[in-house]
Amino acid sequence: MNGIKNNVLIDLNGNGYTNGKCTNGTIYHQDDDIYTYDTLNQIAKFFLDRTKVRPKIGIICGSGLGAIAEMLEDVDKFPYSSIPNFPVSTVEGHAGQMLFGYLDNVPVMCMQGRFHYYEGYPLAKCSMPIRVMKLVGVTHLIATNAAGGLNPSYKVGDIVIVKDHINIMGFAGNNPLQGPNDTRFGPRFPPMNKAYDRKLIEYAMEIAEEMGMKDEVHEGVYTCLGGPNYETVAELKMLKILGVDAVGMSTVHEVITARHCDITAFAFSIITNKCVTEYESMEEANHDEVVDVGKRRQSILSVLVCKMVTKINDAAL
Ligand SMILES: O=P(O)(O)O[C@H]1O[C@H](CO)[C@@H](O)[C@H]1O
Ligand code: HPA
Repeated sequence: MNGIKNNVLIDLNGNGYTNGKCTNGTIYHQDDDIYTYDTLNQIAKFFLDRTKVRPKIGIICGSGLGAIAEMLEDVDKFPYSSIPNFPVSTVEGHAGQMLFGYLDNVPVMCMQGRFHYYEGYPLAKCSMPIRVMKLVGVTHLIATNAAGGLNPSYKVGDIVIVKDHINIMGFAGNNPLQGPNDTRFGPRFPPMNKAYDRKLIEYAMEIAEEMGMKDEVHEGVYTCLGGPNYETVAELKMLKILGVDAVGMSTVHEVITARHCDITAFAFSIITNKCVTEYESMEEANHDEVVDVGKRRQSILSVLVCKMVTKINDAAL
């Protein structure tokens, strides 16, 4: 069970949170949404004190893509509710735990579940785990997500390597870097024209070719909307004109936060549904289908992530 009951936020484990306090009485979360350098450092230290794994690569599992985390070996698991000052996952398909372990002998940390704006968290809070990754020692981010396919050539189940994004929420003045800038993370005005590392995109395309999946893998432009509703026909028509290929409700704020603190970013989407751009269509997007398609494709995506981790480790670290 999860959601909100009697004004209390309930996580996937049935724990309630009110006014920053877990109702089981043992775990306390800070009352405000400001994550100072010190608070983030304390969270990083919490992990480093409890695991021997020293990751250079951070992974985020998208909706229905939790199996990526299940490939880790020699794992230390931290449910989000056990981590001081950490938000909790409230969305189906996001288990809500941080894992430290090894993928093909490469040390990684992996979020099995991410935070979305529509859950009620400000963008800076949604992406604060990226800064924790940075303080733990991560240099490379692999973010995965489920997305609607707007590019008409995409099929359900295809993979889109994100080559760029359009920060639509940013157009409306909502950005994870809003507020006072702490230069220990990065500059006030970070560039974003090379947000997605070109070399990592090339690795992913090479891997897709080796795996005989070239026809199912594309390079595309992703956008994040606030959600939680899926888009209207008119909105999708507009996004198409803007050059968007895949539509979701995540990743952009994570990548902006990663680039701000100089983490190299790579992201891919699994197309879980085709965006409905005709009023006559009988199709309607729904989250069960999103999670189902994610689950059906997660084993192949897990192999892709594993191969990416090996390539990044061999080449860059
Ligand atoms: O981006 P992820 O977390 O994979 O999830 C996607 O799937 C959900 C909608 O079905 C939204 O949360 C959207 O962002
Ligand atoms: N729109 C927005 N987010 C999504 C979609 C979609 O069609 N599919 C999965 N996440």
